[in-house]
Amino acid sequence: MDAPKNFIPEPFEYHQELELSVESLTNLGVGVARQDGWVIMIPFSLPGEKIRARVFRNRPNFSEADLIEVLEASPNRVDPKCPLFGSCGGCQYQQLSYPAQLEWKQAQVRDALERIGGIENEVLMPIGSPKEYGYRSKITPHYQRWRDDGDFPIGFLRVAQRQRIIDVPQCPIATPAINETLPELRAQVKKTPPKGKKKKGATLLLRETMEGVITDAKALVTERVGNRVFQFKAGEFFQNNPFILPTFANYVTEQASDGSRYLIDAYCGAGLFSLTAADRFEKVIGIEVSAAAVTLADSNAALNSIRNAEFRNGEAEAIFAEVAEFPGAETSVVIDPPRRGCDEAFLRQLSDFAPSRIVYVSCDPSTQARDLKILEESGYEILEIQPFDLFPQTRHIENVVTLQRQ
Ligand SMILES: C[S@@+](CC[C@H](N)C(=O)[O-])C[C@H]1O[C@@H](n2cnc3c(N)ncnc32)[C@H](O)[C@@H]1O
Repeated sequence: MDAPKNFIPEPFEYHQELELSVESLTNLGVGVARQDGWVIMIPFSLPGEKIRARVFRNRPNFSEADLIEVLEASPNRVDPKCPLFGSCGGCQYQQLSYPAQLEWKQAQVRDALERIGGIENEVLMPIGSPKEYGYRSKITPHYQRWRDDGDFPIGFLRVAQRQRIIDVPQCPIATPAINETLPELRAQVKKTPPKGKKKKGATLLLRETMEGVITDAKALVTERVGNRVFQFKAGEFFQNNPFILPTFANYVTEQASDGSRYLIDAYCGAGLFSLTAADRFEKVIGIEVSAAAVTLADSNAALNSIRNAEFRNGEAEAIFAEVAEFPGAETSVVIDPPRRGCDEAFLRQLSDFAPSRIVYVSCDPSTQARDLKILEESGYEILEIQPFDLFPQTRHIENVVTLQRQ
């Protein structure tokens, strides 16, 4: 086969076949092998395996190859449950046994913290999800272009071809109730596109809640977490593995409870951590940039008869001007920012405020590592690093780091 026009011919020829020993797994779930020191990335191969692979791209400092044959399989290799595994971009780890997934996620968190933040503290074994499949309470399949004949894919992005959608009739990591509703919703959308969503495509929503499986992103829905109930908009952020959520929220509460009288919950969403932890503190203040989420956090406090929690609408850093009554030394701060991590202004003001404890919850250990380095330099010491596997079968990991002011 002819090489694509932009193919770099060094160090391998196009479609050259190689026999390789896979050494490790990147945080994108890709197997890594070396030949004469040169790195080759092979998706779907596992550490410890001998494989045959075919090169499809040489990059300036590594090559990429397709897995052709597993010559000696890893003892951790298992059969993926989803027939679309390998084509659908949603899951990266279905071919790896669950205990091995947890071990690799631990190694990846350790690597990100060390490489980016220079952090060498012990990383605990991730706490696993009680359900390895059927756990996701929210999925958002999409389509790119609606057609009269109904012949178009509705699903997720394909592996490697990020712009193409693969048709997903069932998603085994989603809850059984979502999988029951999915065929109906797909049939309905194929018959009639959502208003104005014919040409440009659309993202659909299925969220399992106490009200059942909801497909209207604007609907107000309810979810129970431990002994609390939360209402939020079906389409907005709320952690979507309800099976591990009580353990996760309780862990954050325990870590924040160092005897401090006050709690600040920055990036608080609909109040998950504030309201779970409220019993442990005299007063709790949450801050959140989405006005709609703040309104819900207020009503969630009322719904749970919690009277010592208040919520403010604004950028996280604005909170420090408003908590004059909280002495830093008697305050714990929980932070749970989006993937990009915290702004520098926030981190600067956080360390000036000097809370006694910080519990940093993150869905991206790389940006977290960058921020932790800044916190360490401003006088904080890491007490514990505990990842939680909210997303089995995928490359994602949630990491909780507890810091104490020295
Ligand atoms: C990962 S979510 C965490 C929500 C909540 N802690 C929970 O677990 O449900 C991040 C939240 O940060 C909010 N956010 C993003 N940028 C922000 C900023 N600069 N200041 C305050 N909140 C922000 C988002 O609206 C979102 O609700």
